[in-house]
Amino acid sequence: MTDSLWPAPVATAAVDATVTIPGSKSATNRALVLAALADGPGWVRRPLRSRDSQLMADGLRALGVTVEETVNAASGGTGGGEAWRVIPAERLLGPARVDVGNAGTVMRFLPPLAALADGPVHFDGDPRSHERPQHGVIDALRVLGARIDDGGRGGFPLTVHGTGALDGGPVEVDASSSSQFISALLLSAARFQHGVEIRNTGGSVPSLPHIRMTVDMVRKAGGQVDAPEDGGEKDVWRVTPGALIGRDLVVEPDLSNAAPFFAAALATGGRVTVRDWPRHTYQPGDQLREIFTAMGGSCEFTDEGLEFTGTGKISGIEADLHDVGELTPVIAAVAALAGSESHLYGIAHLRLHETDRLAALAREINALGGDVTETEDGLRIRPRPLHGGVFHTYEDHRLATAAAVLGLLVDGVLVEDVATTAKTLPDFPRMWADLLGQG
Ligand SMILES: O=C(O)C1=C[C@@H](OP(=O)(O)O)[C@@H](O)[C@H](O)C1
Ligand SMILES: C=C(OP(=O)(O)O)C(=O)O
Repeated sequence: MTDSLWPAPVATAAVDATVTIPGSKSATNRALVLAALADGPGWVRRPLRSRDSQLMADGLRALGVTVEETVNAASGGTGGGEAWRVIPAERLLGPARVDVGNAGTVMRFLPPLAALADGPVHFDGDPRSHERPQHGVIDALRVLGARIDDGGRGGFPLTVHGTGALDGGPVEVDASSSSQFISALLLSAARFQHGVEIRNTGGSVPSLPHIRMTVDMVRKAGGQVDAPEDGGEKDVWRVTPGALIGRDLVVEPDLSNAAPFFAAALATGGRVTVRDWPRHTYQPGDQLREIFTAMGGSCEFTDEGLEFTGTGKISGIEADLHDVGELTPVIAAVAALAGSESHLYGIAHLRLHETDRLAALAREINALGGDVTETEDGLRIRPRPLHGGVFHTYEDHRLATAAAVLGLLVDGVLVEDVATTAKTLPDFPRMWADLLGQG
């Protein structure tokens, strides 16, 4: 964290811009894991290059995987442009040390690979990684045959004592605090001797679109997966053991990171097009089309991408964000600028994200004169005239982008540590200045 304060630029006119959003964090980090487990080399094209994806690439390298960063990969297949070439290790190997930072995908997706490695793999990360739930991965891997030393903490730091193979089989997981527990096991399970049968024994699993993205990507890599949405048993996922293939994959833009840009169209009565918006996707950010339309905008697909138009009048919203929790900070900022009250619910698990997002959003919006109350599983947001002040970001990229949205209409918003956006969107301050014509 730094003490620096970034004056969020005020919009002096309605925005009118076309933006290119870098690749999806979730897709990039899944693609890297699947490529590392494949039986031959693969390409990850237009990858996100950010702290979270760098941590994933470095973690895989520590286990012996080659991840080559190229800027002109036209020789390897379609796509061209930026790409990562991934060459799986003959055998994943310890001893190794992996820094998980504060990346949920690295924290949850890499320990199963470490269980397949030959030798001990030590994991640690940012102080927040010690607080985020990890039990769903540790307990499950133990049941599936792994030896893990976590000093009784139930989390990081921990060492996975890989033996080169994992039995796999049936396992019960309480995934009510994070969908990433399920995704983590699904991604590696084709390489477990008996595959896996995961049964969620907790309450409703959040972020289901992210699990669907995992299922889709494992299948495209040649894995056989049974999932509840295909008529399977509710809360049960199965993966058959087998080989995965190295693919040539183009990563979609990160639709959740499109949220602040569309929010700018809504708030200023302007127009923003996000290039290359996929017509079909498993990203939760696709639900912005519906959510921001309900808040007063309108959108349409164009030849370039998805165009969002606002009127400058924002309606409050009553929304269950259980499936799309990572959109909450920006939606909360838009709601604070609306003409009527909002209630966001179904998002108790956000208390376990980069920071306690419900507490942080309430505290920081209220510090600018807002009227936000936390409920057991969400936020009630009553719009009030806001004033400038410091907006603390708690090393949470989405708190920083939410603050930038408020700053469009509120003079004097000073965003603490805007560099924290590097977790998934390193170029955010420049992109934001360009959007506002203040670059
Ligand atoms: O698998 C993924 O890529 C993600 C799953 C979600 O996690 P939770 O289920 O913990 O909310 C989401 O919030 C996170 O940003 C990314
Ligand atoms: C919850 C998030 O990240 P993570 O992958 O660290 O869980 C997020 O990006 O909003």
